Amino acid sequence: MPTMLDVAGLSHRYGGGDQTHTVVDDLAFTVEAGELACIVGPSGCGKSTLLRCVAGLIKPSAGEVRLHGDLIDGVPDDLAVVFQDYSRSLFPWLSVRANVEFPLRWRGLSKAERHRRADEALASVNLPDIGGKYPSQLSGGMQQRVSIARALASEPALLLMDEPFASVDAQTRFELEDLLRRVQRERGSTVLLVTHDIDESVYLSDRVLVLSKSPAKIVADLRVGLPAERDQITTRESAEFVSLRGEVARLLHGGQPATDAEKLAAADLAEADAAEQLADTRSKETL
Ligand SMILES: Nc1ncnc2c1ncn2[C@@H]1O[C@H](COP(=O)(O)OP(=O)(O)OP(=O)(O)O)[C@@H](O)[C@H]1O
Repeated sequence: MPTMLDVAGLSHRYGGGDQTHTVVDDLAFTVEAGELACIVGPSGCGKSTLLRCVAGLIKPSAGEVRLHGDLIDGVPDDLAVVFQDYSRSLFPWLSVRANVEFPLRWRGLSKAERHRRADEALASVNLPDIGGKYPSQLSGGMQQRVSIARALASEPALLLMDEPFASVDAQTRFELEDLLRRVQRERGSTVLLVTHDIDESVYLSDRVLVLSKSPAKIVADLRVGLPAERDQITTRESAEFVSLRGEVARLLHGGQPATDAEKLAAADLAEADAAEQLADTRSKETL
């Protein structure tokens, strides 16, 4: 797969003089085309700052970001961002369809093409019939789906997501995670998603980049070998998921990456635990 995103030597400092505060420190990583990568890190470590540098919303103090080889200097046309706070990302005075079409206005597309793309994006997030409604008439989860549809409608080369499911209830969060995985696979999208939720990072992604406490550095780049078809119950119970989740948690608490022998031992333990739980559930069912 070709490289879609290339981040090299990226550092960012806020303030100046005595007040200088280094938030992101010499980060380097790539994301391949069609990959869904999650960045997970402790609260306040600099995740949003990193994402804003990648989006071209702020200029990094050092280093560079390239999108399909082009240096990012300002927000590129073929990049979309979904933020946590859906209530502030949608325009309340515009209908849902007009919100989704909004970024397409500067693309030189005909009105018919804008309509077609908006309807297709709304259908792909399971909201085919609400184009005429207004954001205030929708639940929080539906509003966030509209934000995702708006990002998809522009067919971005890279979709950035900053804690996109942090403001919805747990059940909606699971639904949105599954929706994101389905849409990402159907469209072959490249996604970089920031979260502080360890389970979410493992469940969603092909790769998890683990950041240290501030100033953020990459402490591990883990490949997630879970099957492409995932579901919220069996995947989260699987030995591999439990082992990866443990590995990310350990790294976030300052541990070193596990050796292969430690990973195997952890997977065996997790598998034994899962088998025990299953046997326990079955014995309760037969009582
Ligand atoms: N515009 C700014 N000016 C000065 N300091 C800032 C600015 N934005 C963020 N910071 C500081 O940079 C640090 C990292 O903030 P950032 O929002 O990037 O972290 P985060 O990992 O996304 O946090 P959280 O997990 O709480 O969302 C924090 O100490 C924050 O106070």
